[in-house]
Amino acid sequence: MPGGALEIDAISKRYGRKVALDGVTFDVRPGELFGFVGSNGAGKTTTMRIALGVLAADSGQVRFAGEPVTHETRTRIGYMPEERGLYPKMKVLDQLVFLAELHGLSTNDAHRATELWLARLGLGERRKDEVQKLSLGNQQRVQLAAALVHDPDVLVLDEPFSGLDPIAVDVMSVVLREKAATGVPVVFSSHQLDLVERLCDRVGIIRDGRMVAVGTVEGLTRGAGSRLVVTAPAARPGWASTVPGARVIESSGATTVLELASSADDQAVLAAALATGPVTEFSRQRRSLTELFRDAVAQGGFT
Ligand SMILES: Nc1ncnc2c1ncn2[C@@H]1O[C@H](COP(=O)(O)OP(=O)(O)OP(=O)(O)O)[C@@H](O)[C@H]1O
Repeated sequence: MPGGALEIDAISKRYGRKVALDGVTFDVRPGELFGFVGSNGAGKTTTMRIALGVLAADSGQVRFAGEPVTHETRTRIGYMPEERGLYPKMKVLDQLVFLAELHGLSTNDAHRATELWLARLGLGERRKDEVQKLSLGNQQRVQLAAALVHDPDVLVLDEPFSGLDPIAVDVMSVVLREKAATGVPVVFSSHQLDLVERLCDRVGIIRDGRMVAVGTVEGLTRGAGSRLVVTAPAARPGWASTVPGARVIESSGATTVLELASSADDQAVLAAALATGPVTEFSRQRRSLTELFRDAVAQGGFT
């Protein structure tokens, strides 16, 4: 079944009276790295557990390649749970072989795949160690290997980057990118927004159990007003106040950052700046995912 999209379609879930998810909808396309972000308790883990089928939704459907995810097809999903479900006393190698066999690989294939991932993730020397004796970062690498060892068609990872050192972050990033490049949809949750922005093709922002934004960071930014950075060394404070629709949001030395209403004309800003003397910088500033996230969480989304 490789090559399909993972579709989360109008999923709702309550825990008692608490509405954890309210009609969550998004898709992760083949070959795409999708970042799933939201505040603590927003509903990321609940969504991912439902996507995997370890938790039942009250309503809505999860599909892969157009088909509802069933008990059988669920073995084709590689999952990295937030609670890190390894057996602490089991040796790394035995653990991975066991998990691969559990997902239907023959003993030979399970050993082959395990050796491959141990080498790939720099865990070769640790193969005979008990999982509990590894550092947290290395345990996390084993978790990643566990999610990948059966060569899944979909990858769902709950905060795979948390607690990793920068080298391990790089290894994880490369592996996820490579996996996506083979046509697999990859979705992961994270609170490291700079990393999500750098790595992901698209992002989804969830707030209080509802999706408030889904798209590329660039696409989401476009709808959120634009900013200009202008450096005019001879300008006096207040030079931009006459331009309709422009608002100064930051001023430092000769540099001013302006927010433009959608009706505002950037050329009018340039003309006003040039009227003060030379202009040494005039550029659009892209808003970061962190800023988008703050807006989405504070206002319940942007349109
Ligand atoms: N087993 C449960 N019983 C009752 N409420 C739960 C249960 N699991 C989650 N919740 C509640 O559902 C909501 C969503 O939780 P979830 O763990 O999905 O959030 P999250 O986005 O993964 O958070 P975090 O970033 O902190 O991991 C929260 O309000 C949480 O308290």
